[in-house]
Amino acid sequence: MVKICCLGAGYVGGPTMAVIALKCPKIEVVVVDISTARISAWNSDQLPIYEPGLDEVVKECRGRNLFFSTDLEKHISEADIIFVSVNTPTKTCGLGAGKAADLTYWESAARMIADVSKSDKIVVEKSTVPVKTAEAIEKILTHNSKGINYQILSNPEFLAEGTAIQDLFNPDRVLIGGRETPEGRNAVQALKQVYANWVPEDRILTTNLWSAELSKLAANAFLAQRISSVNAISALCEATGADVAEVAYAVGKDTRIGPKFLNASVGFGGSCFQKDILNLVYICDCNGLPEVSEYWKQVVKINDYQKSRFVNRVVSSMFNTVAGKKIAVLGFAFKKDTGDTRETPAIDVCKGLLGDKAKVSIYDPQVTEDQIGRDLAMNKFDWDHPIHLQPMSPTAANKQVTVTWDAYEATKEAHGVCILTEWDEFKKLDYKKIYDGMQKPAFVFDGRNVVDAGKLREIGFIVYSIGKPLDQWLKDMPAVA
Ligand SMILES: NC(=O)c1ccc[n+]([C@@H]2O[C@H](COP(=O)([O-])OP(=O)(O)OC[C@H]3O[C@@H](n4cnc5c(N)ncnc54)[C@H](O)[C@@H]3O)[C@@H](O)[C@H]2O)c1
Ligand SMILES: O=c1ccn([C@@H]2O[C@H](COP(=O)(O)OP(=O)(O)O[C@H]3O[C@H](CO)[C@@H](O)[C@H](O)[C@H]3O)[C@@H](O)[C@H]2O)c(=O)[nH]1
Repeated sequence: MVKICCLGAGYVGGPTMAVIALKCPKIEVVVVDISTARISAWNSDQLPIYEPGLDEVVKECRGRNLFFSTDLEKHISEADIIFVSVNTPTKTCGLGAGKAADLTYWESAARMIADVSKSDKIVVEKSTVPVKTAEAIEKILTHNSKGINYQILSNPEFLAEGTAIQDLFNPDRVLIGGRETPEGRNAVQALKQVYANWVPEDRILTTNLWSAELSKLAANAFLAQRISSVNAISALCEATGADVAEVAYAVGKDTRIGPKFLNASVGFGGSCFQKDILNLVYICDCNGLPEVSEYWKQVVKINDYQKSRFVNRVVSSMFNTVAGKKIAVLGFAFKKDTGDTRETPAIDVCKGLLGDKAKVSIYDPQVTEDQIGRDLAMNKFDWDHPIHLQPMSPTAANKQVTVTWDAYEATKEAHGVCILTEWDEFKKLDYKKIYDGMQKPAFVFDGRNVVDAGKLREIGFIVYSIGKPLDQWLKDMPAVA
């Protein structure tokens, strides 16, 4: 029986391996992690991550051919194929700080593989890594090889959170990069056979190692670039009276452009886009390509601009001050259907409002008070380290912030409501009830264009929707930083 071991039981390692186990009953899959708490959670009824459909898949396979363990040495040494799906955060100090990928966890995983392996291994890069990482990993493994043959493959993951299981069941493509040698080609075939259990052959692409590594960074850069493009246009829409939804629809109807990923928003978040673009920027710099680097940097700059533009709009429309005013924040996760808050725009928006001395009351159906407290206290990029290695943040006790489990409680006596995640339930709230409980004038700032602004205006709200024609009130109160 083929045995797979995956290092890293996170948002990628957990769901990816669960689906491999489900689709390949003849393969034994063991997911290992240095975090005991994470592994205990994977072995419990309360999985460490929320992802629609994940519970069912794990329940079906766990104990059959899917296992979660902290015994890294045993399972690495027994495995034929080792996936590495550990954190690759942005460096916070030293060379390349603020841009380059920190490969500490990757390197320690590779050293562990070199130390404990007794037989030939295929080592698969699942983490998103800088192009040419496979070469570095090869060096670590072969310098300690004890006669063992290692084949490194790049098999980047393209799943999106909130739809991870769907994406894994039915991927647009699976990408496998390997060395162009007979051994390299055999390794590519071995991994291809695993995916061929459920992915049609024409969707399994094989390339050289560097193309596979770079394709992952390029795909995320292209996706994020679309969002920054539509967000840049949203600012112009507000200035001119155009409606960004109409513009995006008209633009997306061009089959060369396509309709997806053109929703204007308060900004993109998530653990990947910013990190991977900064990583790309650094690689361009290192390769003497400042113009290319500058081009991609602009995608992140527009995203930061969009978040601060939103905060400025909130403050300016409330007579240029929110000091002492209660502002309700609906949604803290970086997108709907996930409890993940990594790089969520809500962090920057809340920090902006708190900077102007607002009292912020937050409701998100999936995010805990503890998590929000940590997010608002943490330094940039610290979130992307294994949880037990994150620097201890000051306690969440920020008197200006309250977290509730009820949207009506969060909005009670508030001056304004900011919608920062597109949870479906926000469309169905009783806005008349919310309006009646709020201070007047009552404002709604819709950072995701989820509410029916016309209906809310009929109730009496002053409404701001990203990229939509402005209420007279907002026109009279321009947001100037
Ligand atoms: N989250 C996503 O949607 C997504 C999608 C595609 C690719 N990626 C990439 O996949 C990688 C992992 O992302 P994630 O979201 O799963 O991160 P995560 O933080 O959820 O999980 C990483 C796990 O690796 C563990 N770990 C760290 N060092 C280890 C080691 N030496 N041995 C064993 N375990 C170790 C950590 O404890 C943690 O549980 C990153 O490179 C990320 O960029 C993420
Ligand atoms: O039209 C859009 C689409 C998305 N977003 C925002 O963009 C962010 C990222 O969304 P999404 O890409 O759906 O989620 P991720 O889980 O971050 O997935 C991205 O990052 C992963 C990690 O690398 C990749 O594997 C996926 O292919 C890629 O979509 C979120 O804040 C969304 O709200 C918008 O603002 N407008």
